Amino acid sequence: MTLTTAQPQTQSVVLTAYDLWKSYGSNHVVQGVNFTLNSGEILGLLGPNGAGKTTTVGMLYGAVIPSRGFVQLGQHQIQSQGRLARSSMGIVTQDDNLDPDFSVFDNLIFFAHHYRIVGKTARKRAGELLAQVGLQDYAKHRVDELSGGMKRRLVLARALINQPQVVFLDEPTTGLDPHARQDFWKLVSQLKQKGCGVLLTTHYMDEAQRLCDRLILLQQGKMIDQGTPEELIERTVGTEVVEIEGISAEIIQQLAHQYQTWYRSFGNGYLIGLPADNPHSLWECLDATNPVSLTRRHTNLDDVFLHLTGMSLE
Ligand SMILES: Nc1ncnc2c1ncn2[C@@H]1O[C@H](COP(=O)(O)OP(=O)(O)OP(=O)(O)O)[C@@H](O)[C@H]1O
Repeated sequence: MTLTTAQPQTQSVVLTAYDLWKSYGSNHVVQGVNFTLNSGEILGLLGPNGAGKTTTVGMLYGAVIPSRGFVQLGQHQIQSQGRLARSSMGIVTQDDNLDPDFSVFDNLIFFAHHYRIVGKTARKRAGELLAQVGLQDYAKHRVDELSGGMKRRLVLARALINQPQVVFLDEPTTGLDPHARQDFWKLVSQLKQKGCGVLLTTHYMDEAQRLCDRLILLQQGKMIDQGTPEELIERTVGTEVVEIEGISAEIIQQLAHQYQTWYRSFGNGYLIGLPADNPHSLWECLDATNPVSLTRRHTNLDDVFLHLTGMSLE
């Protein structure tokens, strides 16, 4: 499976979001989102359920009208030049919305017509895309004969029919098994290699950590932090943490204060950061409290979210 889209180029800004807000009545579900997306970059919008990811992406591709702010895609503003802007984007939404009355191949042909890609050109491109996502043997099958993972790959192929510069992937692997998710991740990585700008929303931290060059963390519609996955982890939670159960609130608070580190409620116990300069000493103190369970491990993006918001991502 290998994908073809826009040709590789030196990195340049392909999408800019300027101060995006969305309110439903007095409910401000997106509040001042600003960022740029470069060609050949995978940018992740990460946040718990209801953080405003889908609403933000909807504003980026023109399905949701911002209450304030605007989006620039290449030379075009999405709100005033939507048709032109949409000709250089591809969209994978959360639901498959494939047409069950058409074959796999005809789903692509039908969609190509939206972009006035017809006849031999449409058939050639549809054939190539099916091969690229590994569905060439299913061209004549009905859509409802495909597995969940195959449908997702078909939706991705469909999103690429117009050779977009920017691809929006809104929680694209939700509900897929681990194998199907990995297949999908390979295709997303290939988009990046081909120079496409990819905007991905997810609440899977492994997906974000594995795929994204840069992340924006959203909570209640606000950007609470951004950076590469490594930067965010290093800056926020350090390298190692301990999961501990069976320790009193007073003792964990006292130890965190003594070692000048952070802690949060976690499951039935607590998560506490190990100081980089003296991890062993705190570990020994925790062990000496005779906890019910004690686990030392490397930090991850979920710890970042827990530290920043008190909430777990998954
Ligand atoms: N059309 C609408 N009318 C009113 N409220 C809405 C509308 N669309 C979204 N919301 C609200 O906006 C908030 C953000 O929703 P959104 O779907 O963008 O979050 P999300 O981060 O994508 O969540 P999930 O991970 O569950 O998909 C939610 O509280 C939701 O109820």
